[in-house]
Amino acid sequence: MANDLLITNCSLLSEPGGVIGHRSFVEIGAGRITAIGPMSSSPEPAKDTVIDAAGKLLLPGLVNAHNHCAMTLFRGLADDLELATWLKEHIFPAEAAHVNPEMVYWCTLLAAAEMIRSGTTTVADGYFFSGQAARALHDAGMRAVVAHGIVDFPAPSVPDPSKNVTTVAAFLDQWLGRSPRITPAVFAHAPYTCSPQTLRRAKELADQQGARFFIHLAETQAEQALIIDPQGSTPVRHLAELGILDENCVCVHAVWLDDYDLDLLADSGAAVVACPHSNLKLAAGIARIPDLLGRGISVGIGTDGCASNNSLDMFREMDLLAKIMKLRPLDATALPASAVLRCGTTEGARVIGLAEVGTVAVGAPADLIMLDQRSPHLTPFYSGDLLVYAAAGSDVTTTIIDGTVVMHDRQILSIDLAKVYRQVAPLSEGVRRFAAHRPKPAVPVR
Ligand SMILES: CSC[C@H]1O[C@@H](n2cnc3c(O)ncnc32)[C@H](O)[C@@H]1O
Ligand SMILES: [Zn+2]
Repeated sequence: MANDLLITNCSLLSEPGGVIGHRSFVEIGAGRITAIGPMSSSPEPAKDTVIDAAGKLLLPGLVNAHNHCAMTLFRGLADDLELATWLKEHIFPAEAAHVNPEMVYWCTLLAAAEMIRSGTTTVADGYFFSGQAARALHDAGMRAVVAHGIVDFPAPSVPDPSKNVTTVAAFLDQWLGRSPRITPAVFAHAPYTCSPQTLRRAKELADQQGARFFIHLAETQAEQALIIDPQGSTPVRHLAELGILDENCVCVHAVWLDDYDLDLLADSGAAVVACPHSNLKLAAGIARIPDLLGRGISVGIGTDGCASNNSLDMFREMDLLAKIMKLRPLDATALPASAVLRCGTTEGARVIGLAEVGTVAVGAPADLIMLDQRSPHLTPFYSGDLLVYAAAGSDVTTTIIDGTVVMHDRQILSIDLAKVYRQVAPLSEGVRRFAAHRPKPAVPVR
């Protein structure tokens, strides 16, 4: 049988923390990995489908388990602010003025370009006008879980909040089964922007349709006070009491958890996405990732939107997560690099409901990246730990998704980037004018 693509002479890291196989081949057919082995047993290739990967390390594409892709338009718009000010005084007003279908399409494509260039092959997006986000990620050749946002106030795509859940139901109907790479899902923004009734309805919809349910949860200490609950419940207890916390529920952030919350999460089978850069930049806090993993809770890693990060480079995210977890316990073993690499690949994929993704194995989807090992900062290369502590998105030379080469020699093949820049330029001019004419919120002088 002719192979669609043959990668030869690569160094191969198939498992995080595993050994690196030198001079290996990977054969791909119909979007999946069909064979892996040493070069001595490499099949005869069809001539035009060979990538000679000598000097390259091949590993699974990274999984960004939480992003708001279209927020590329708002990168750098509101820095050095804590979450509530950032969101209410800057981001929500900017979104009300500038989020529209065209903006979501082009700014999501811009995010896709940044992700492909930094080795992310799968993303979980959560935003508005999600049909446009799904179209952009599909056009970019990415694999994605695209979750439509729900809030109980007029949102850019749903001016009448009483239609928030039905709008998402229509989005699910449109996208379920439409593209093999795009999986639609539901994103209830947070317990402080969605009433208990909305949360229940959104979760019911997700469960009925077999779609993943995402929610920002326990992000800041202040969130607890925002949830109207006479019992003084925590955000996690709030979801548990509503019957929402289960194996279909993905809690994004989950920073402020007490031990009982950890037990509830573990018993429920719910999953967590850690967003360390966003949590530090918005002064939200430091999540308890080793405690979550210790209780068997699945943890993925997300950049969050790049207005709160401000990068979509998952290598940077993994590096920070591994290091920041060592800080509070003053324990260098608190979260080893190999565990972080798992969270950025296989575990992240499992968290967002794509269990087959994130591994280099025969039969798995062919979502692969290659890094140039002939770089001073990656020499010598003793173990995969270097991917967490030394590698950067800019080391990625080739990105393959679903068996298709979407970037080679750092040239993106699936996106007309010049066109994206042309389309985004007037949108960003609008944001620049908007920011210039808004009264500046007072910044405390120290
Ligand atoms: C329905 S999700 C889209 C919605 O979420 C906002 N958002 C982005 N990052 C965060 C965050 O860290 N916490 C809470 N809300 C966030 C985004 O601006 C959209 O309005
Ligand atoms: Zn978010």
